[in-house]
Amino acid sequence: MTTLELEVERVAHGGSCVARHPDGRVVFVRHALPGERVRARITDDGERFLRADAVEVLRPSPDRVEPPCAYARPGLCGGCDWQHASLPAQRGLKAAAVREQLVRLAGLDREVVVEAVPGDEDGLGWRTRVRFAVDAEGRLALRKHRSHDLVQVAACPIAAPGVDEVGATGVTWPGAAEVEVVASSTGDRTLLVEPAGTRRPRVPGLPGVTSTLVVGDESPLRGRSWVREHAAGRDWRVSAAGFWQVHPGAADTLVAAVVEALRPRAGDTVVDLYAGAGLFAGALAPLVGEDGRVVAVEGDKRAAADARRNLHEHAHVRIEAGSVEKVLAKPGWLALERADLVVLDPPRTGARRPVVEAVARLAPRTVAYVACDPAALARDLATFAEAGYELAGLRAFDLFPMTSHVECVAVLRARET
Ligand SMILES: C[S@@+](CC[C@H](N)C(=O)[O-])C[C@H]1O[C@@H](n2cnc3c(N)ncnc32)[C@H](O)[C@@H]1O
Repeated sequence: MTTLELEVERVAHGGSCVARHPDGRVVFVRHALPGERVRARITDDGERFLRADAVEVLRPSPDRVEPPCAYARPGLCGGCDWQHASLPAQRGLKAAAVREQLVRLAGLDREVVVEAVPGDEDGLGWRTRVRFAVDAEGRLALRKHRSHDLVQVAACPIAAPGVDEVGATGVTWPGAAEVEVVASSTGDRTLLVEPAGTRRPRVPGLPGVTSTLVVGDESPLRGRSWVREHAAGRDWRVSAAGFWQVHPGAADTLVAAVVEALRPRAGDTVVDLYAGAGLFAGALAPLVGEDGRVVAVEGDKRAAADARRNLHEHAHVRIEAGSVEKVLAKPGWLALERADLVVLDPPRTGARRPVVEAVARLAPRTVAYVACDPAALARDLATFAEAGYELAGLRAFDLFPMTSHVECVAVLRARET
């Protein structure tokens, strides 16, 4: 085991801090904080850079705290990056990481503040969906950092109480490769079981579980194939395997930020790209009224069907099932070929140039870009700038406390010519 003493510098994108190897190469150090001196164990010795775990802290940062989870340590669970930092310090680290990406990839230097989700006091107990791997003995486990190796955890402190209540870690799962436990905001408790091979896994009956699905099966083993979530003052039907914001306060927080960013007016045409079960489209539809219209585009067939059901009472909402790239390239998809407002909430990879350019061609007065990867966001903001759209505001939210992840809502406005 090679260890060396390192002076830890700034935070890097992805939950590590940057230090310098005596030979000049960059070392990405986990379990450290900026300003610390640590003894670090090298975990990956590459040509251009190294990775390391801080195994002893020689000069601690004032932001350092005892991790609330016993498994958030070098060599154990890889799920959390910042348990050893106070919550305000975690938010400062995320803000610095977002700012760095904006400078590096979009040439935009601006102060970034990462806001807590209202009501989130300690950053624990928020994860409403937890995906466990299954070890050789059939027990549930979580993965180590950047590894397929597994670590047994009795309980995960960032998991929502409803996940623990199911008791899935207390039983074995023969024939399963993964088990996802979903604890919805309305009390649904759902298990999604991924088979390890061609044989059907043996699924234990657990008290309180409202539905169980084996991935790949046509119909659920028990209960229904969707969960009910509550947000923006109403209920939503969401396919159990479909996308829903993981933090229980996230959907309301993002809806409020998107509405504030877009300031919809009666009669507006709104486009919601990567719409999922229709959360933003549903919140915006009443605000533009029946003289307006909302077109939502979603690539996953089940999610698009959920959106149709969720929004069927709004005659002025249309759901387009298909990839955003293809729908936007289809002539006449949006009868007027222009929109007043666009919200887009792509997956981690971001929207990329063809989608950004197609959005700009719709000539919206405002765009709200919801992003879970600040690097992809910054790259796309640079493309928006080329297409005539300036960053008019940016809010960042701590939707994933204890991890390095952060959600941003960027507001773009057409540059005055
Ligand atoms: C981050 S989620 C956002 C969902 C929704 N806005 C919400 O907050 O509930 C991204 C969504 O984009 C969909 N998606 C991913 N890639 C897509 C693509 N290329 N075209 C259309 N939809 C896509 C996914 O199925 C997922 O529902």
